[in-house]
Amino acid sequence: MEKHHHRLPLPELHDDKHRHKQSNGENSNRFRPPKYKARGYVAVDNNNLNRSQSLGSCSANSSQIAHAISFRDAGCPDASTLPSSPVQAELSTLSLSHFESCFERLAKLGEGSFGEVFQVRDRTDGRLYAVKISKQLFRGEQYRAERLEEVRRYEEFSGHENCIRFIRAWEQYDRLYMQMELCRESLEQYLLRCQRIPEERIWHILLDLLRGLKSLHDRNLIHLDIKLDNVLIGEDDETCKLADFGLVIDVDRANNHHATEGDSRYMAPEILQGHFSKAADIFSLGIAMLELACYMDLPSNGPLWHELRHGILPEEFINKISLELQSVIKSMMMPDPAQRPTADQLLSHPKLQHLQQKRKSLINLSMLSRSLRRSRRAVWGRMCNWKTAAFRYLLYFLEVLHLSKSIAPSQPRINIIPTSPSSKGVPPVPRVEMQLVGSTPIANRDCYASDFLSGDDVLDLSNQGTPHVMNSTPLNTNQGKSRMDLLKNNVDSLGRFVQVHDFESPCSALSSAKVLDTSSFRRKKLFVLEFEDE
Ligand SMILES: Nc1ncnc2c1ncn2[C@@H]1O[C@H](COP(=O)(O)OP(=O)(O)OP(=O)(O)O)[C@@H](O)[C@H]1O
Ligand SMILES: [Mg+2]
Repeated sequence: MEKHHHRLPLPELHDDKHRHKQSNGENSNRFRPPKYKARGYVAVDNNNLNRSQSLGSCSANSSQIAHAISFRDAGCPDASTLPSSPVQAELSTLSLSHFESCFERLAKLGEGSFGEVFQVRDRTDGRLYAVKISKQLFRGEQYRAERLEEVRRYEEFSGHENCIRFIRAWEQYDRLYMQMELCRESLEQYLLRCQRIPEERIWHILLDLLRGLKSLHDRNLIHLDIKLDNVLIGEDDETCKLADFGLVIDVDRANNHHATEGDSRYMAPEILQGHFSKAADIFSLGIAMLELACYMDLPSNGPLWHELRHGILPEEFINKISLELQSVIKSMMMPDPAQRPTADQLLSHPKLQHLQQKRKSLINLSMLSRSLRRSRRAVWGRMCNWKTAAFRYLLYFLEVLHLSKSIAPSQPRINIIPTSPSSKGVPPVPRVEMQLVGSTPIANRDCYASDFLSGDDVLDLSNQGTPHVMNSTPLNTNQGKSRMDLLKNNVDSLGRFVQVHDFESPCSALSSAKVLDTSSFRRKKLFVLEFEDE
């Protein structure tokens, strides 16, 4: 891909009107501004890293062995040592580069002037990352030092919510490799995809970028390359993050030869005079917001380029946005850098203040709901424990109850009939209950216990087992004789053994046993034999 790093802004011959962005002709009219420190770039075929290019090159540090690059304290060994897993160790024996043995290259995400960025999968943890590989070989110690500065900046701002998260960097074969969090897309890609972005979203993006920029400006650093391409949208599809810290420079060193300008389309006018300041970043962010809110194709040079830097914003574009947003963008694009608001001043704009409040309350709310959810889960867990314990105890109790019941002896049901005064000294006569089983009523007559003993067996008692009868004489005089004869032998008419108590005993006074409740019965009927006094 041809790059135009040495071109100065030139008048455009055919571009005398501001245009909407072209989604097809990506980068077609992009020119890099003049670079004070620019050198020739070597396009790299990253699919086939040519290791021989690095041999005999500039630096003692550049070698075939991968070296971790880190500016963090020695107390943070994570970044200064390269991870090694058995898989990597095995692959490295195949003389693969550290990059190839650690990662599986999945896709190319983008390309800038300094590097190509790939979507990769870590062979160890299987996670996705982005790795930026420098295009140009380290052909001098100073150039290498400049490139490594980007690592220092990434490490410095990695913890900020609105700056890209950096993981580690290493060098091998005179190239710099930087592993970072994988983002969804750049703001440039997002704009080309959506074209019309709701104004509320624009305010949110502005807020994100001002917060990211403030973290740099508070450290007296300037980004110098703020543009839609260098803003990435996080995996949450919401948060905008500043990326590409390749040109970041200390304000105090900004006016000497160390500074390098960024993309001319976003460049503040004073940069042409070699004045670098935080205000230049504010201008770049202002013009990027104009591009984003109005879907406008920014000129890289020519009269329109100058118009935009003289406070002349095209009406047909700017009219599409609210006056409030218009005035913020205009203030950020003031020709005089001294008149531009600082990141702090912009963050105190009522609209942005309101958004920040809203975000804070949303964060509080989500934190509250998260802690509520957590405590609810804990309570529920404890309740489940209680429930289980209670249920277990109930089961034990029931089991114990059941056991104690089955152990207790079953008592025969014998009701003792209270003895009459005349039967004093006579042993108590038990009350006998007999159960008759039969479905045939003994029609129209009373039923006596003798019926069971007479041998007639009206109710077919022969099948009900041996009746247990006490002194039932005389029950029926008509049948008494044969009954008595039988009973004397203790055998009934069917030849069954019958227990017979002695009628002539002192109990003979109770001889008029009568079946109570002699009404006709069906099915089961309980007979209670009661013995009366004479
Ligand atoms: N972490 C990332 N996740 C997803 N895409 C990325 C990531 N980093 C970079 N990219 C993509 O790669 C492109 C080039 O990356 P980057 O801007 O860092 O390279 P560069 O060579 O420094 O660019 P420039 O020309 O702006 O200096 C970005 O515009 C973006 O589209
Ligand atoms: Mg870039």
